[in-house]
Order: sequence, then structure tokens, then C-alpha cells
Amino acid sequence: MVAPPDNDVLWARGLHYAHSGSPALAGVSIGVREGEILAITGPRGSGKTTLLKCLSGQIVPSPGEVWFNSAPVHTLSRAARERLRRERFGWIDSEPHLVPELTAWENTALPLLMRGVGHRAAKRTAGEWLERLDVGDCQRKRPAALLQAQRQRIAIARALASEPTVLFADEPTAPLHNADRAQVLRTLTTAARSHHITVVIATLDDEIATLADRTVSLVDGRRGTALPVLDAPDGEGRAACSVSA
Ligand SMILES: Nc1ncnc2c1ncn2[C@@H]1O[C@H](COP(=O)(O)OP(=O)(O)OP(=O)(O)O)[C@@H](O)[C@H]1O
Repeated sequence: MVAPPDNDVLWARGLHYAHSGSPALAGVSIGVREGEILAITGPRGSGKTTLLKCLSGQIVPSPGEVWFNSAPVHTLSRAARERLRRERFGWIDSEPHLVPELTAWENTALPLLMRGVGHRAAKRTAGEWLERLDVGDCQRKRPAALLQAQRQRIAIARALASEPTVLFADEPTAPLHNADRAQVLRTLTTAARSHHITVVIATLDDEIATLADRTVSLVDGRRGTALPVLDAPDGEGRAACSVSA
């Protein structure tokens, strides 16, 4: 095994993965720089979710290597990978998975409380993130009393509140109305930048090209061809690129 470049917080080489014998990734190599917002795009079934799961240690590539902060992830035990995910990674799914018995603020504060943050501080932090995601007035409500779009905003607030080193977001705007998607993506990327959170985001939203630092496309489990560099009017997104399998 050859160690990855020092400036990549995440680095993966030659990732292959098959679901029950059906190939989903066919030799993807990728590096993610510290603080970068990297968008993974591609048509349905191109392997975006599988790539995020490999990079975040949820599944182990075979063959392939994943490194986090210059340490191998793919050789870790299941327990060690779970600890890494709990302590250093965040995950936003395409559907909000909230604890039904807990209120919005309790759901948002849960990862902080599990890390030993005091009740008062956790509640204050959760409240701030819920305000930022425009669901501050839902704090005392349980998921069943909320719209799916509100639940998703709470799930995003929960992921950001624990300030992970790397935040993985798999189609995070899927449950939102079109009108809300760009605003939520903007909030997510702005918050990540201000808190130095590295983001790897799989999305079909075109808006991401103007918000991400780089865009990598997947086609049939391989990296696609180069995309043109985009000049965002406000300079937020810095480029889009992708080359070779
Ligand atoms: N649990 C599974 N069992 C069997 N096949 C799967 C499973 N998960 C994904 N696949 C298959 O692996 C391939 C890649 O799927 P993946 O979900 O990674 O792609 P994706 O780009 O995220 O797609 P989508 O945008 O639809 O979520 C697809 O052909 C998909 O059908």
C-alpha cells in the first residue's frame, strides 16, 4: 500500500464494488482536499451512493483503498469504521431519518449529547442550526407533526451541528420543493465553508455546479469525461472538472 498525498483529507484508489454480484463501481479513484466541497454527479444508477458509502466506511471496496487523514479505512474492523463514522463523519440521506419520539431540537442535539456535550450547550447549538435552516419555529415539534421538507431541514441541521470533519450528503435536497432546493444547498455549503467542514455531496441538482469547488461525474461506475469550468457570478463555486476512469 502506498500512502496518499498529505493534502487530501480523503483519498481513494481503484474502488470496485458489486451489490450481490452486480457491479456498481468499476475502478474509481478520487481525492478530496481539506475544506473542499466536492460534488458527485451522474445519472441514476451511476454509482454515486455506492461511492459515498465506500468513502465513508459504510461498505468496504473490493478491491480498492480508502484513506482518511493518511490512514487506511478499508483495512479497519467494522467497529473501528463505525467509531470513525460516529466521531469524524456526518451523513445526510435523501430522506430524513429522525427519531419519532424526539422533538426537532432533541433530534438535532442527539449527536452532541452522545459526544458528552452538556444539555444546555447542546440545546443552544441545536437551536442555532435549526434557525439557520429556517426551521427554528419547529423546535418543539415531533417529526410526525412536520412536513417532509421540514424534517429534511432538521436532518441537515443535525448533521451540521456536530461539525464533522467530512460531511457526506446523498441527494440531500431530494425531499424538498424545487423552490427550496437552491436555498438549502446554499445554506449547507455556506455553513460548511464557515466551519471548515469538507463536503462530498451526490446530487442531481444543477445548482451545485455554482456552489461546489469541483464536480466529478460518474457514468456506469466510472469517472466521466471532463466538464467545462464554470464561472460562478458570485465566485462561490470555484470550478468543475472530471477526467478519466
Ligand atoms: N442494495 C443494492 N442491491 C443491489 N443493487 C444495488 C443496490 N444498491 C445499488 N445497486 C445498484 O448499483 C448501481 C449503482 O447504484 P447507486 O445507488 O450507487 O447509484 P446512484 O448514482 O446513487 O443512483 P441514484 O441516483 O438512483 O441513487 C445501480 O445499478 C443500482 O441498481
